[in-house]
This record gives sequence, C-alpha cells and structure tokens, in this order.
Amino acid sequence: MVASKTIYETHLKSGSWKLDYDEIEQLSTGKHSKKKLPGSKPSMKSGSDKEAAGISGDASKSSGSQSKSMPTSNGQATYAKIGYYRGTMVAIKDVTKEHINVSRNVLKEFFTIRDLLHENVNPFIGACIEPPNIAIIWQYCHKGSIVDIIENDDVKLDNSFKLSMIADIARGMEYLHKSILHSHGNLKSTNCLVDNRWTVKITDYGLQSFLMGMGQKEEEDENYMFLRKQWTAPEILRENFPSPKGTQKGDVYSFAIITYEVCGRQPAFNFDNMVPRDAVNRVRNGEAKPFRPPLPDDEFVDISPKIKGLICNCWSENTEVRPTFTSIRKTLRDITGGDIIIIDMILSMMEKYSNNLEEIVDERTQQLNEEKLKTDKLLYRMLPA
Ligand SMILES: Nc1nc2c(ncn2[C@@H]2O[C@H](COP(=O)(O)OP(=O)(O)OP(=O)(O)O)[C@@H](O)[C@H]2O)c(=O)[nH]1
Repeated sequence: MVASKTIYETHLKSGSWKLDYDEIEQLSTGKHSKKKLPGSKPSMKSGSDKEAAGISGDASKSSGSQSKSMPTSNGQATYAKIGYYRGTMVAIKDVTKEHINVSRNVLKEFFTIRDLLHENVNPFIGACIEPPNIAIIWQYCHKGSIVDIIENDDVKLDNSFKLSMIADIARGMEYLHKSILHSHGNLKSTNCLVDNRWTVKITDYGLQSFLMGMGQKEEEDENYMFLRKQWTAPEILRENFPSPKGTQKGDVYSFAIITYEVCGRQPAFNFDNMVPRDAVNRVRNGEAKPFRPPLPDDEFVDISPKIKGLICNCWSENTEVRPTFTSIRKTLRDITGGDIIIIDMILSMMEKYSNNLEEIVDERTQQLNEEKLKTDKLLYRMLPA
C-alpha cells in the first residue's frame, strides 16, 4: 500500500507530461486563425469562412496567407497551430496565461489524462509550461472538426455516415464518463475531431485546473462568448459559478445539440434572425415550451424518427429524462442494427462502387463490340466484291 502510494507520487512528479516547446517543429509561424464556431458570421472574424477553415478546394489559396490559416495539404482542414513532436503530428493550443502554477491538482490532471486511451478520445501528448510558451499539445486530427465536415459541400454525408459519427461521439463520451474524469464539461462540435480514418475523436477534456484563470481570447467579443454557450445545458447556464468540469447530464445536453447539427447538417440556432445572446438567454430562462433548435420533420425523419426522439430526450429540460451515454449507444445500435464503424462502411461502399464499375465496364465493352460488328458489316458491304 505504502509502496504503491510512493510509486504514484514519483510518477506524479516525474513530469513525463512536460514538453519542451523548442522540441516542437512548428509547421507555420503565423498565429492560428480566428476560430469559427457554427453559426458565426464572417463579420465575427477575419477572412472568409472557407479561407479560415482551409477547407478542401481552398487549400492552395489559404496556404498563401499563413497569418490567417495554416498551410494545408490534400485539402485538410486546419485551424489550430500544428507541428511535429518526436515524429507525431500535433495540434498546439496556446494558453493565454502569464505563468503556470503547477499545483497538485494540475499534476493529477496531467497524470490522469495521459492515461486515457480510447479509439474515440483524442490523445493528450503533453503540455508546455515555460512562459511565454504555455500550450497544450494534442494529437493532430487531419480532417478538422465535425463542423468542417458538415459545412463542406464536397463531402457527401449519407445517413449511415451521420449516424456513425454520432455513434463515435457517444462511444468516446461513454468512456470519458466511466473514467476518473467523470464528465467533459466543454463538449461541442468543434471539440469533436475527425482523423484520417474518419474516426471521430473527442478532444479538450480534463484540463480544468490547468486552464483555470485563463485570460479571455482575443477573438472573444460578446457574440463569440454567447456562441460558445450554444451547447451549454439550461441548468448550467442558470448557475452563477458553474463548475468547469460540467456534469454528465450537461454533456448529454451538449451531445443532443451536436447530433442536431450533424443530422440536419446545419448550425443548431439560426443566427440570421436572432443574436447568440438572445438564443442562449431563451434556453436559460426555461420558457413554458423550452426553447430549443427547431426540429422540422424533413431533415430528421429521413434518418429515423427515433433520432428525433433521442435528441428530444437528451436536451430535455428535466435532467432525469436525459439518458446516459450507455443507453444512448444502445438506442443507436437499435436504430442501425449494430455498431457502425466508419472505415468498414467506407470499405463496403468502395466494394459496391468497384462492383458497379465492373458492371458498367462489361456493359460498355458489349456495346463497343456490337458497334464494331456493325462497322465491319458496313465496310464489308462498301468494299468491291
Ligand atoms: N484540423 C484540426 N483542427 C483542430 C485540431 N484541434 C483543434 N482544432 C480546431 O482548432 C480550433 C481551435 O481549437 P481550440 O483552441 O481548442 O478552441 P475551441 O475548441 O474552439 O474552444 P475552447 O476549447 O473552448 O477554447 C477549433 O475549431 C478546433 O476544431 C486538430 O487536431 N486538427
């Protein structure tokens, strides 16, 4: 018992999470672009949305303006500063703090999240704590966040694809809820990243003590501050000093908003006719019919009426009605008839596509042979006997 406590203490103080900023080979010298949240308008940030996102097709354009966005390759979306750390591509999240007090709580946080390992949870690589380079380093996900995916018209998203993204988020969240972290506290679509294999990975979890007292980011005007609260549950909005760790029920509410964004392929709230502050206040005020994003039949029934039911339960005003992620996963499995793994789905789509191509090639070859026969016959008739 004493021995294991000593091992724990030694491990805690070993600082294996501490990274040397100079060891990170940055791929861009520019400061990362102003971020884009769903529903934010071009006027809220510099540059056009696509330019900032570095979304496919615009990659070549964006690579010319490093101060606005990261250079991209293969049309991959990037907002964060990126670099290489010991051969791993990493996303560098700058922390606007002048110095870091590495308290026991902060050490425990690093120690805990370094140990989290799950297919749908983005690995934490480490942190840089020497001023002025204070930053959190996460593994880099090449395809950006699910917002980049749903806003990119070039990406065709069928229903199974949407459901598999949602199922990935539920899997990652179930793992986090069952882990020592217990909750995420800042679940939103920009914190659901997509890797090269189209697997969704949850990021930005578990560093509340480290980030405590972080200064306001430069891009945060009032609109931005309220935009960030689109995923926050009403009961948390009502608290004067909500815990940054959030709650499990609050995470489920955030999941409902993300599911809405993915299924409807649109931001949760329409900020063309309402400012973010009003939307957030209406959710917080708890109106007789609680204010939520509209659920028109056409976008959602197409997927499954059960998804609509799931969303309604997950964002229910009554927290008791909100299911756990284990139960959400069960509902999703009932809808899809089992777990869908995106990469398997892509492989089966490719197989179908190549089978279809073979059929087309056979058909065209037959047509070509028939035409050739006709030409031969014609030539034969035209030639002198
Ligand atoms: N392509 C790509 N984008 C990333 C990655 N990590 C973060 N981002 C994006 O970078 C942007 C900035 O991320 P953060 O600085 O964590 O900010 P945020 O998640 O929007 O907000 P907070 O976490 O609340 O500060 C977000 O739009 C993320 O989606 C990554 O690994 N790859």
